[in-house]
Amino acid sequence: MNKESTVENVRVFVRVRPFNFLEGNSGLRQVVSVEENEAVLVTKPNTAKTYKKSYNFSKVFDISATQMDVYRTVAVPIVEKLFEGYNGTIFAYGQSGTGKTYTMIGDTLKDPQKGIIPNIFSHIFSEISVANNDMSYLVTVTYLEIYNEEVRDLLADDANKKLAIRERTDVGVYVKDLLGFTVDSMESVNDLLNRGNKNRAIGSTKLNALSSRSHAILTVAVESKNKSTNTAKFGKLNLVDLAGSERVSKSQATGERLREAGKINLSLSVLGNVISALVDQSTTHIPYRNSKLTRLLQDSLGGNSLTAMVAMVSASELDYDETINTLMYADRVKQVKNYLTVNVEKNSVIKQFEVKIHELEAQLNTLNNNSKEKRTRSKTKIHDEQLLDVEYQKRELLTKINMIQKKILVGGENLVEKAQTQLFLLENTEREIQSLDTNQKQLEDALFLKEVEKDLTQKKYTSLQEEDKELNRQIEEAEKLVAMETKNLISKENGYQHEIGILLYDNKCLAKQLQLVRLLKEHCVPECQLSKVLDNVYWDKRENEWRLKFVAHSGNNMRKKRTKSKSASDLSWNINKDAFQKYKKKIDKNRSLDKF
Ligand SMILES: Nc1ncnc2c1ncn2[C@@H]1O[C@H](COP(=O)(O)OP(=O)(O)OP(=O)(O)O)[C@@H](O)[C@H]1O
Repeated sequence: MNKESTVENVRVFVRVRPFNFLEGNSGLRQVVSVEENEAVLVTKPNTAKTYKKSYNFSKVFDISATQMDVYRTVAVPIVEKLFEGYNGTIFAYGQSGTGKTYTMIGDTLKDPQKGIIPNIFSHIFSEISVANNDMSYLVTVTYLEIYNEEVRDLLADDANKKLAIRERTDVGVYVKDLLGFTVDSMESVNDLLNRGNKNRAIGSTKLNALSSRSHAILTVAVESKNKSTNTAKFGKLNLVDLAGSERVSKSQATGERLREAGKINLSLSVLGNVISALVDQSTTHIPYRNSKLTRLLQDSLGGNSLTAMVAMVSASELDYDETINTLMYADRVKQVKNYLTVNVEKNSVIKQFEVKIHELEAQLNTLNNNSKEKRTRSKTKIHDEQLLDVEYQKRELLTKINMIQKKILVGGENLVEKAQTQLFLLENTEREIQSLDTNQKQLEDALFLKEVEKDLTQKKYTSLQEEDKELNRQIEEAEKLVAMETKNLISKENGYQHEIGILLYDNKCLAKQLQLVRLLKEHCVPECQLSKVLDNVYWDKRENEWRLKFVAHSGNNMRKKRTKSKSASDLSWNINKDAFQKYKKKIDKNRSLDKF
């Protein structure tokens, strides 16, 4: 594989042939249906249980597909690549009588019935007619058949002559002595096609009254040269109408037909082996050499070629087994990979032709000069004869120059009948419109996606806004809650402070009472005097001490000493009677004042 190669799988298409007159009138059931243009569904006939098998392909053409539908999908992309310098192959495969020749050739004279091959030439000439006149082209055709494993030139005078296959490192595999014809018009193409088709081996069998008994390969080569850059490209397109596989029991072939059928089936099975080997990753040997067909199609399968296969099937229940075989075969071909590279033409034939034209023109100039000289001097008979000879040589040279020049097609030249060009230009416009439609569809899809995205963003935005609103609401609520809690807390704190105040007050009272108890204890107030003392004791707020009523301040020996802390000898006392009674009870109960 070349570094710059593009890997492309073989594109596989399926075409379902409509019922022919006999099939249509014999009450046969159709067992083949097409799903979504991409899958073939085959229903097994005569079984209690419905058994359906589905196969997927690049595209499936149902019975209503026209020749142009097939051409547009299968061939157009390949022909376009041909002009870019790529090789291509289109081959039709299938059971005998399923429409291979109809699809590849069709009726070369009736427009709607024209098959891929005549349409390809119209397409090529149309492309040239709209090309820049800086471009020159050379379109060459070869047409051969492989009949009973022998290669024959369908365009040669002796079409029965066996030709040999050769291989050269610079050109690859080729057929020795195969004639190549340049074409410059649909007329010249039709002449060649008719000549070749007439020479093709055809025989009648039960499956097809005009059954092709050979594989036919028509090769069209397009060389294009750019005058400004002086570079040339070369693309080669193989158009292969394979002989049909056949069950001898069905074709009822005998004698010559039987021998042909054997060879046809053998070469098709070699083709199958090549395909299997190409698909099987573990196989390194590809048996191309096992048949002439695979040898000649070496580049088309696993090589440098953009390849398409059209697998033909019959819709009839009678052909169920063959249809399944064809679809399985086609399914395997899908996996074959090709490696495409642009062919840059080193031995450009156009360039060689141009050199030849220059040489001939130089010879012509010399002859012209000579004849002028001779004319001025010539007065004799010999001279006249010489002049005639020169004129004859000049005419020969001119014919040669014209012949070569005619082969080279110049961009912008009208090579197809106007109607044909218009048809193809129309096709192109249709394709362009289709591609515009596709672009518009893509733009519309993209726009729709953007709208959806915008919508989503808006929704998201709205939901964000809502989320924001909700959060604000929650914050507000939380703030309210916090404010309420703070209020509660403050009121609780106030409550606590009130309680603390009460406690402090209680504590103060208790301290006072404790002081009184200590005083009573220190001064050993007897129990009988206790109520008397208690009746006359009071708390001096100013001095912050207990005092006895009616005791003079001066010399009052009960007055406490002024110390920082209250000492046990403080004798100024006042007392809350109830509180004291309460504590007295406790004193009594504990019998010890020390506990306080
Ligand atoms: N899509 C189609 N629409 C109308 N007629 C068709 C179609 N396909 C095939 N036919 C007709 O069916 C008949 C058999 O077709 P054809 O000769 O192309 O088959 P084949 O596959 O080439 O057979 P063989 O392998 O024996 O050469 C022909 O009369 C052809 O015109």
